[in-house]
Amino acid sequence: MEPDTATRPMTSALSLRHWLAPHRGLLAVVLVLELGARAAALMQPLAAREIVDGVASDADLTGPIAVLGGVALTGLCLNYLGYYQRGKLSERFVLGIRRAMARRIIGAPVSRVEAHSTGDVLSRVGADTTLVQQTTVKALVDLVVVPLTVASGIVLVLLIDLFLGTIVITLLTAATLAEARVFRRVALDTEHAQEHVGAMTSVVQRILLAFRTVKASRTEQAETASFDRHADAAYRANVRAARTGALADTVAYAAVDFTFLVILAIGVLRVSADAIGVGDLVAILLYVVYIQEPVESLTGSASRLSEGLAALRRITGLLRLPQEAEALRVVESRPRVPVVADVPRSVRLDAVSFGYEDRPVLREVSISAPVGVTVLVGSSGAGKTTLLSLVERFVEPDRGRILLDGVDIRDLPLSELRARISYVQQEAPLLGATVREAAAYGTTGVSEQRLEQVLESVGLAEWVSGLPDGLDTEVGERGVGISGGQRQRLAVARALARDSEVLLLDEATSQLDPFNERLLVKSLTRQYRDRIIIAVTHRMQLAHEADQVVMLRGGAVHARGRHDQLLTDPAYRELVASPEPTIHNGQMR
Ligand SMILES: Nc1ncnc2c1ncn2[C@@H]1O[C@H](COP(=O)(O)OP(=O)(O)OP(=O)(O)O)[C@@H](O)[C@H]1O
Repeated sequence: MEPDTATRPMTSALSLRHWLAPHRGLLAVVLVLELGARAAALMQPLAAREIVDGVASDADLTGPIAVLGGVALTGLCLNYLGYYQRGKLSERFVLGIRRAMARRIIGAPVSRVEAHSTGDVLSRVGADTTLVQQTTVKALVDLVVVPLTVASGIVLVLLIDLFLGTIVITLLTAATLAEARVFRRVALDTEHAQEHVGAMTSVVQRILLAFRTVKASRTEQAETASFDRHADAAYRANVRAARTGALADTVAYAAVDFTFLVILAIGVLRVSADAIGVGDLVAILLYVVYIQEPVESLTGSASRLSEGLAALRRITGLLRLPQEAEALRVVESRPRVPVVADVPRSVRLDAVSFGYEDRPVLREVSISAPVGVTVLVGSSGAGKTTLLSLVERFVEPDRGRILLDGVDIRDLPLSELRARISYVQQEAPLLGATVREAAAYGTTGVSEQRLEQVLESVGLAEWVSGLPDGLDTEVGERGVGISGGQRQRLAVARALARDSEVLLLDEATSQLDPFNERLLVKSLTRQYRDRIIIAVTHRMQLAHEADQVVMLRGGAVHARGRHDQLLTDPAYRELVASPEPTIHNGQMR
């Protein structure tokens, strides 16, 4: 996901333009307000000069004092408005990026997203977008406003005294060039630090996912050390960035202090030689101070912009994830292919071959799963989950085709295909805070009665009725505890609530005890007789309930038929005799 190094500067500049484009209007408002505030500030030395000269010539000071007050007040108002609008622009800018990231990640193919570390993705969505929000817009506005302010200030100084003006330009230019040399270094160190923050987040995510295993394996120290390694590296890179930033800041301060003293010394000589008035010298010194703050903020802005662009580059890496529709060459607007009337309903794989990259997994697999229960068995790594992924079009076959009710699934809009299939993934994650949300996830407008019915089908009705708030009880992280088996039943209930033609269950009942697993499958086969159910399992007891058992071996169909028919096959018998052990309540079965 890392962007190509050669295209980095181009990419960030282009993406900055791209993300700012929708907010051009607000950006213009911010620039006008900030330029106005700076212009008001630049008027103040001129008003001060009038006052100083007025004191020397005993003139009436009411007018100049009123002008100075008015200019200062206007500057304050413009500053307030500019600050507020700039904050709003920053938020809108980052909101656009965050929304695009969410869509890009969710729209990406399963295989591409699963290939990346969750921690790294989280860090890009969280920490990197926050960094972009805090740095980029302010820095960008400064980079436009400050040079204009500084240039105007210098022109005004030149108009007051060409000689002193030339000295101010020379000294400030030398200082700015010196600072520019350190900007790049700060950006590189910050980018480096962000990468380590990503890796650190990945470690935390891994620990949280396997918290019990970490404790039970007594790997707390090793995990802490791994976390520390990345945290320390991020610390070192940020400290390096702070050191370089401090150097840039000091150079900026020193340059202005030095300029002030040089102008004061030479200015006094010019006043005594009557080349300029006292009011002129006061105005020029005020300009040196007024230019000082923008020049300093320019230093900060350049390094902040580099930090923001570094974060934007990491974000761009994520935004380059291909989209499922492109990757699978899906045409959503394709007209619906009519189901051939006399073709019996089925999911059919026709000589399907598939491999991850160049590693073959399935070879010439031909299966037909009609209405009823088809159980897929086979040893670990035989390709059972992959087969379900092909039916869902999470991946595409290298060769062969898959037909749903006689229609090639590539001819169906992806959204229609997935609406007709319900899928329970191996981990059966809990999706939603309450039982109701978890069971209704992905289904709109499901009635209370229907929810109760599906919960009954999976044997959860009694459990739910005993919960303090029934269907609205919070479960999981923020609510009542839920066992692995209950979580799986809830996932199956969710799939049933969708009321689709095909039900794909990937070891969706593995955490139930064999008795309850058989009960559940019996209940499903009884109540959902008109559905195509394909269930992957390691529990051979399930095979008894199946209308058809398909045994995969070495990526090919080894045997197919009813359980009792397959018992004549030695490899199948071996599988039945030595199913993979499952642990239940601490006992191996
Ligand atoms: N995303 C992936 N990238 C590369 N290889 C993969 C990927 N997913 C699975 N594989 C490989 O493909 C093969 C088949 O995996 P699959 O998960 O389909 O097997 P399975 O029969 O479901 O195994 P199990 O019973 O252990 O769940 C395995 O060798 C696995 O390592």
